[in-house]
Amino acid sequence: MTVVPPPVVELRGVAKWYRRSRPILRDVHLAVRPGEVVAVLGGNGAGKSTLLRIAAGLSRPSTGRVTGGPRPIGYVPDRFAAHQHMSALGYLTHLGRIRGLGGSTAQRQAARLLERLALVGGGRSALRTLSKGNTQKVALAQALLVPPRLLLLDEPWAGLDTAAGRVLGDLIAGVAAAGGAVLFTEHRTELVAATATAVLEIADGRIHPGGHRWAR
Ligand SMILES: Nc1ncnc2c1ncn2[C@@H]1O[C@H](COP(=O)(O)OP(=O)(O)OP(=O)(O)O)[C@@H](O)[C@H]1O
Repeated sequence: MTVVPPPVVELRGVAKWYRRSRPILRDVHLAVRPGEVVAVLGGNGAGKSTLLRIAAGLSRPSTGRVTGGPRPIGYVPDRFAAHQHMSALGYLTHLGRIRGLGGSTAQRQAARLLERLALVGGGRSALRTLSKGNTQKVALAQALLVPPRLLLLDEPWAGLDTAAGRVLGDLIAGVAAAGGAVLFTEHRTELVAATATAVLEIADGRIHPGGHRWAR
C-alpha cells in the first residue's frame, strides 16, 4: 500500500480579491507534498504571483485557509530589488546569519551557491552593479541558503543564461530529492516539462489540473 505523505502546504477554498477588484483567485484547492515539483501556468495577471505570496504566508487569503507553512521557506519573488551597496557575498552571509546559520557556515554556503550559479564578477560584486540575470542568481541563492522545506519560485528562470538555467533545474531537483516541496511559475512550456512533476493552470481565478504528469 502506498502511503501518501501529508502536504507540506495546503490551500483550501482560497479566494483573494483586493478592494474593488474582481476576484483574483476563487475557491483554490492546492496541496504540495514532499518531493513534488508543481508548476503553475497562466496568462499575465492570472494570479500566479498572488498564489505564491499566499502560499508563502506573505499575503492573506480573503477567504479560505492555508495550512502547513513549514520552516524554512525559500521564496524568490517576481521582482527582487537589490539596490544595496553591499556585496553579493556580504548580503547573502548577512541573510544566512539572520536565518540562524553561523557566520562561517553562512559565508561558505553563500559562496558555494554563487559559484554554482556562476555569478559573473564573483561574490565581491556590489549588488547594485549586477545585471538582471546576475541579480536573479543572488535572488535564487538567498532562497537556498538554508535547505528549504518549501521552495516558492516566481518565474525563476527570468534573465538566466542557459548554463545557470540548467543549474537551477538541478537545484530544484535537489530540494525535491531531499524531501522538500517546490511550487513555481513559468511561461515556457519546455522548462515546465523538464522540471515539473505536476502542472496546474490558473484561468478565471480557478486552478485547473494540467492533467499531464511529466516523468522526470
Ligand atoms: N496589491 C494589489 N492590489 C490590487 N491588485 C493587485 C495587487 N497585486 C496584484 N493585483 C492584481 O492581481 C492580478 C493578478 O496579479 P498577479 O501578479 O498575481 O498575476 P500573475 O499571474 O503573476 O501575472 P504575470 O504573469 O504578469 O506576472 C492582476 O490583475 C494584478 O493587477
